[in-house]
Amino acid sequence: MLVVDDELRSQEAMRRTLDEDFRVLTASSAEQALAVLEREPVAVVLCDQRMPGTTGVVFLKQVRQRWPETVRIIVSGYTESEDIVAGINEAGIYQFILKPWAPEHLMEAVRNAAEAHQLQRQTARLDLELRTSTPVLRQRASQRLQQVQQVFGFERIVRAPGSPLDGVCAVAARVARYGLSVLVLGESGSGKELLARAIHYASPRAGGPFVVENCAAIPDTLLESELFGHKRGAFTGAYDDHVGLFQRAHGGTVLLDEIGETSAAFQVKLLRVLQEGEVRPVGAARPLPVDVRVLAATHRELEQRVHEGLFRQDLYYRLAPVTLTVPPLRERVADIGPIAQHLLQQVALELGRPVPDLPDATLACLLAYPWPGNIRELRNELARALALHDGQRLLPEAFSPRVLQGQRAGSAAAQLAALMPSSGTLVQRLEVIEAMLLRETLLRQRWNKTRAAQELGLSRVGLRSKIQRFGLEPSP
Ligand SMILES: Nc1ncnc2c1ncn2[C@@H]1O[C@H](COP(=O)(O)OP(=O)(O)OP(=O)(O)O)[C@@H](O)[C@H]1O
Repeated sequence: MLVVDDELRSQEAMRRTLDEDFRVLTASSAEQALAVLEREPVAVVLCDQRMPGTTGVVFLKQVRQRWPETVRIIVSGYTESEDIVAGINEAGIYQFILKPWAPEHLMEAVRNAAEAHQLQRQTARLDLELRTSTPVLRQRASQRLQQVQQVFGFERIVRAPGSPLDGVCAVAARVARYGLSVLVLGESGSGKELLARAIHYASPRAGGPFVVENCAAIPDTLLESELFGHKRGAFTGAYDDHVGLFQRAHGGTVLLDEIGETSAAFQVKLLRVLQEGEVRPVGAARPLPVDVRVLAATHRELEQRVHEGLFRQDLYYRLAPVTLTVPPLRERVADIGPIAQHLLQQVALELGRPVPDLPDATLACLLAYPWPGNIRELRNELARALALHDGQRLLPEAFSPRVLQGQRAGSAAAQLAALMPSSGTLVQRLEVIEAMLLRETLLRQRWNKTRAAQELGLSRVGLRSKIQRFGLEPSP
């Protein structure tokens, strides 16, 4: 990774964050950065938009011309849409990250960019080999394709034997070979993109590109230009013709992530593209035919949004001939062990550390936590634990308080189920359950009555009277 920023504090903050997983080089000016690029191979360059004497876009344009495979990211405190459009058009930037950034977001964006870089190189090599005419080379290319298919295939979706994901993967593998659209539902971080990628690589389109667009990340007009392209002069800042993602994915698959967040106006345009199999770049006189398979993903209940009038029903039916739901991690507790082992190996490799043991006590702690951020959260926790603690055994203390406290809450919830009253009238039994729920919430909120009342939808006075009625008090 190469971080380019003339503001040293900001440069250092990025370096420190990325240092956890990557080898990071730094530069304070465009000249210094070009000198680094001359001598070192760089997968991803992150640069500030405002730099003395130049701009991030101008610098990244040079990078694009000379090192087209290097993935380009702008990190900026300014959000002028012209800068963003210029960044996309002229410098082909992969992502805009806004300052101030959250470390986990920065890390994730860079991880994705690194993966995109690797894929780009593989695809470029494959393309070249497939275009060459000797049978030996073509055979080698097809073997390489098989390897890529294995790397990104359903085997990569780690799970325990008998996991609910088996069924999901089986259906996905069946529908992969047809050109059907597939809608993937599931909470954030649960593995929707991983599943979509596996569908692409198990499909006859595997030799073509797989591109992902996060529809929630950019404003509507830019989304249209990003997906369908635009003609020079179509709007302020459109200095050049821009080839949209749909065209770039010709022969392959587009994953529209966070489709539930798109506006009504954009939904109309997308529907037209899907119905007609052609895209009209913004400002273009004529549409262009495209051959892509569209997969969509969302953490929303999309059908519910259709009922609420927030998502077009006709588009929903187009996108969802097949719907697959990736269950949250807490509903497939048996997967936590194998996934944690797998991620631990990955993270250890990235950090250049030996893979530590995961003792039973630590595993029990991971099993008891509900993982609201799913596998992404699990990965971050493991990375953090590994980075902050040495030693051959990863002990429970290595995890953040959130996980450890959540774990107590988790076991309290399990106790709750075990203690369910089995006799008495309905009112009496409900009272016992109510008392247990109150106690569990208060414990988890460390007897902070304001927060507990808020969580339970009670007033503070209401909560206090219930505490009195049930004789609840903190244990010594
Ligand atoms: N079963 C799994 N085995 C191994 N790694 C997994 C698994 N599921 C998810 N991951 C990893 O967890 C991270 C999050 O997964 P992914 O990006 O596919 O989730 P998502 O549901 O698409 O998230 P979002 O809705 O936020 O886009 C990725 O690094 C992915 O490789």
